[in-house]
Amino acid sequence: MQTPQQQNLFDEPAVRAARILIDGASDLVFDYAIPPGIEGILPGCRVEIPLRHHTATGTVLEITEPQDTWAGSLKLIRRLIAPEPLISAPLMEMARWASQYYAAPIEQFIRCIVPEPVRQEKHSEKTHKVVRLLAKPSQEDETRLNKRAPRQASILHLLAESPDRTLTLKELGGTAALTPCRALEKQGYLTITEEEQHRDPSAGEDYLPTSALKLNEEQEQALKAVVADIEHADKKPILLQGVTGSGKTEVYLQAVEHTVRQGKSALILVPEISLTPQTLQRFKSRFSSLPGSVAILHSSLSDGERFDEWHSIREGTARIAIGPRSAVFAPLRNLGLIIVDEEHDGSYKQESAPRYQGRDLAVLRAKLEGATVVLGSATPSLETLHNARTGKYATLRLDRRADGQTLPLIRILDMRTEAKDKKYAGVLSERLRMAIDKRLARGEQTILLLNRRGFARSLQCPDCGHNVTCAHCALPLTYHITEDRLICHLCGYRAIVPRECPECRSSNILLQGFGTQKVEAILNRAFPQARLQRIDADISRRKNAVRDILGQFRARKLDILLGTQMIAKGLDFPGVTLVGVLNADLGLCIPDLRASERTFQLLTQVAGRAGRGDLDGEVIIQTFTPHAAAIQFARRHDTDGFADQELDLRRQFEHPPYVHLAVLTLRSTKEELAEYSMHTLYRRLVKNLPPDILVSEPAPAPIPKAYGQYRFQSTIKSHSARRIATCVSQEIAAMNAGDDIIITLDIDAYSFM
Ligand SMILES: Nc1ncnc2c1ncn2[C@@H]1O[C@H](COP(=O)(O)OP(=O)(O)OP(=O)(O)O)[C@@H](O)[C@H]1O
Ligand SMILES: [Zn+2]
Repeated sequence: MQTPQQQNLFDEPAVRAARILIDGASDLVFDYAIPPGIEGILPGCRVEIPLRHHTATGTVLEITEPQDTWAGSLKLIRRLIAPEPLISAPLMEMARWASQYYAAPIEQFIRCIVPEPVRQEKHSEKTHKVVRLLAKPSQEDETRLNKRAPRQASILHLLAESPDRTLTLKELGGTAALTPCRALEKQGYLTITEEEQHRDPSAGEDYLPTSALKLNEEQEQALKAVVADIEHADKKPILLQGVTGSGKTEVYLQAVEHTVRQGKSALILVPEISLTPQTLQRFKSRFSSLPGSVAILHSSLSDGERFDEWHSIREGTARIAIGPRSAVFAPLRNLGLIIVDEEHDGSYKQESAPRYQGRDLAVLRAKLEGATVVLGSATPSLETLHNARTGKYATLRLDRRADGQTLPLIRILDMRTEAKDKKYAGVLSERLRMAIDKRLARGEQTILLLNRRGFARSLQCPDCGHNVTCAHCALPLTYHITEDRLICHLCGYRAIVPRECPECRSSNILLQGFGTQKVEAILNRAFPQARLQRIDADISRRKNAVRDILGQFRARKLDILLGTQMIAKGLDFPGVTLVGVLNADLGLCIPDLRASERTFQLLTQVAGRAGRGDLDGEVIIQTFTPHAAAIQFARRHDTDGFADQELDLRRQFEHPPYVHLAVLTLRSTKEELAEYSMHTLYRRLVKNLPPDILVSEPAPAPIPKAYGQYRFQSTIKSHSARRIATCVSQEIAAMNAGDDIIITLDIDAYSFM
């Protein structure tokens, strides 16, 4: 039996249908008919639909042409939740594109665009309950409450301790606290009121407004070019290549100002926000005086804050959005400008599902929105440099520091020639020790970098600096204890572990590595009078720790800042006149085709922290491989020279940016199953993939077991990323692996671990 409505649909084939993505963990997509009563359904709209025996919610992916076969079988959409689509047409298009390019279900990208808290109606409540203490209990009452009603006593205590003696009900423990609060209200201790919510994540922070600086000649030219691109229909992505301290930020700020004054909106992407509090502060200070407020998209926002920020961006109350890679999905409308600050930074790559490169999506989004995009860096990625050199991107340059300072002098210190019997041997050279002493005596500041990114599993000779590398890929081989072999993680090449250095015959060849904690202890011994702080992954786990330490350093309450690559980013401290790199080689010894590029970027960036004030800066780089290209080009601040040489190598070895490279990883808690399945999949791929897609022989991942799962990998190369995505996903799907196997395909991979 057909319902009258379905009958109606049957009679009028012109009625349309919609393909709908159902909310929920799985990626269900179904077609539903649009009933005559519901008008104006567009892609991106949120709807209510019947699903089995209950009502579900979902997002319209597309409106489909009606077909005869549908008529009787389609269920009807129940309700349009809001008349306007939650997802704009360009964002919808971006989701579609990304889903194909990165071989990930479209729902994963839809979730990035409309995050969970935004889809939950409950966060739209604009009021909340506020509890205010009126009178403190007498000593007597307190004793009584403590005994009879300990919950009430503790609520009074919390209120008495809090600023303004006021807390929200949520802060007091949510609805569970309501009954004891009501009881206390009756006794006259407190009041409960319903108040408008202000969920401003920067509440309580103070920003001194700044005004635009007078640009120097180079900055002026760059700004002019960016503004011209904003105003012309014919656009091209722009690389803003400016040396450290050249004042790129000032160009961004004035370009954003121009955009906003034209009534458009602007998106600013920055590397991990918690590590770049200073950059954030500079944007906020300037924009506090602009029309159209700023939304900051931290990962640490509460659900309520996220809801509010999202809606204020979408409604246009906030016309400037700043955030990390995920902000590329921010629902800005009438977008005029996207800035990707430190575009080379690794944090733009999302390493969990959906895997994507935020910088690349920013370029795509700009194209779809007709917006200008500026990728800025002192050390652009080779991908971006390649695009600039082939004319796909326009290049603007700032070759001098903003107010005439010189770039710091960089000295390379060959650790092979350092005396081995010295007290701090292998960690602190005599020269660096003396340089630090000098800064301490003069009251100047020092930054020390320990690039511990590297693995202690590669082989390096301490006498000659030789790294054992793959014959086919020129990448360091990684030691695998289980097989007692050195393995190349790109091509699967295996080698026996040499007992002596193949280069100088030294038998000292060993696994390298020392960590920040050990170095901190050594430094404390070497400079007992120095005020020293360390920043690394362990420290940054504590809330606000990085911000606080950087604040102290800025206020010159610290003499030495020791840290991993976390401290190399965007810091502008005029008191720093010395930068020391403890072991420049650690980043070179990892099985990663970008090891050299990353080391060059890191050294150049951290060196650029020195001499930004009135005093000149000095940089000392300790290394066992003083002739490595990354180190030599960094010494001369020579980004172009490095790029020439490295791009040449990449071309020879057919590495990115000359090909697209994907990493295929198979994981399982059962080692044999993982290995066997990986080989089965590999054979399938070899047999079925078209000849332009190359697959490497599987090998255990450099981290062969993690979170209880064994991991096996192959790398896949092709000139078309889309072809990898399509063809390989087909084979993965056809393999029909069981639930105890997880297969991931990382297109344009950055991590080979
Ligand atoms: N036109 C200008 N006149 C004077 N000072 C300027 C000017 N432009 C920028 N500055 C100052 O120069 C310093 C360096 O600028 P900024 O931090 O923007 O450089 P950057 O190119 O972003 O550097 P990095 O890549 O190292 O982060 C800042 O203290 C900034 O205030
Ligand atoms: Zn190899």
